Amino acid sequence: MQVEEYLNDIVKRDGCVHLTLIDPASQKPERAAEIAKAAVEGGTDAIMIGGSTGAMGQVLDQTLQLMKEQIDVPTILFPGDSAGVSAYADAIFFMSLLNSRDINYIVTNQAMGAPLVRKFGIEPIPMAYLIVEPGGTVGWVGDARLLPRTKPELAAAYALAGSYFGMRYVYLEAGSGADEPVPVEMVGAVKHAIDKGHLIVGGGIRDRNAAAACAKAGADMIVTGTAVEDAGDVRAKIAEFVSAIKS
Ligand SMILES: CC(C)=CCC/C(C)=C/CC/C(C)=C/CC/C(C)=C/COP(=O)(O)OP(=O)(O)O
Ligand SMILES: O=P(O)(O)OC[C@@H](O)CO
Ligand SMILES: [Mg+2]
Repeated sequence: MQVEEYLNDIVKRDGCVHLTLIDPASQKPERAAEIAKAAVEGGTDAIMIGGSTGAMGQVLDQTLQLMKEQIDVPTILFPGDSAGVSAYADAIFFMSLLNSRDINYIVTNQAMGAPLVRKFGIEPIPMAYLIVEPGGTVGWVGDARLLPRTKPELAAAYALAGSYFGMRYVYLEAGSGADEPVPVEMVGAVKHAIDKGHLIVGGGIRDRNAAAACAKAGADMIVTGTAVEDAGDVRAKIAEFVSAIKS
């Protein structure tokens, strides 16, 4: 429970955690390690590694190995399937895409990946993954029955079901590069529903205002990927998010 406790302690201390998502398919491992280092200097709390497209395997392992030389914050896998499991990460968001139509994303990929998680000694963090409109690439790949943006009560019902299954984290995802993040009404409704559970919000968070609005509405953790990938000055961009969400 080391990484989970680390994150939960930051929520208690600062009100909100910042997570930087790095897709190993988007750049060379050397560049990914540089981005991670700058992100940590900017104040990010942990690095998430994963993507919904592109081969993992060797590139994923190499990316993590180089990162570990540069940073001292936890690395957390954010896998698209069992190929997204690497021995070089500290933890894994062990997630089920609860609003998928495809059993592979609900439980089969997880069954194929579970023995590797045990073998490598990676810390699993049980998580309900919920995809909201517009959903982006991951919504399509995961064959999600996208949660309508105007129906916070549906998102809350799925989150509650996840918490009754024992999932301690819920991730509300609008899709990488979404025009708008998850609506604040939905963030609030889900946080209210899950009580002691922790809520992660990501997708389409580009600036301090969007990040602050999610945190204020009840997000315990904010994920940014695209905005960091696109930033000229990664350290400054992360510092912008961090100062917006931490009390
Ligand atoms: C726990 C294990 C072993 C597997 C979980 C398998 C599940 C539930 C996957 C969910 C759906 C999925 C394809 C997730 C991929 C990880 C992710 C969300 C990456 C970010 O996706 P985007 O950034 O939208 O897509 P790109 O990578 O194309 O940018
Ligand atoms: O790339 P962005 O839009 O920051 O989205 C991050 C994450 O929620 C995608 O899984
Ligand atoms: Mg991406």
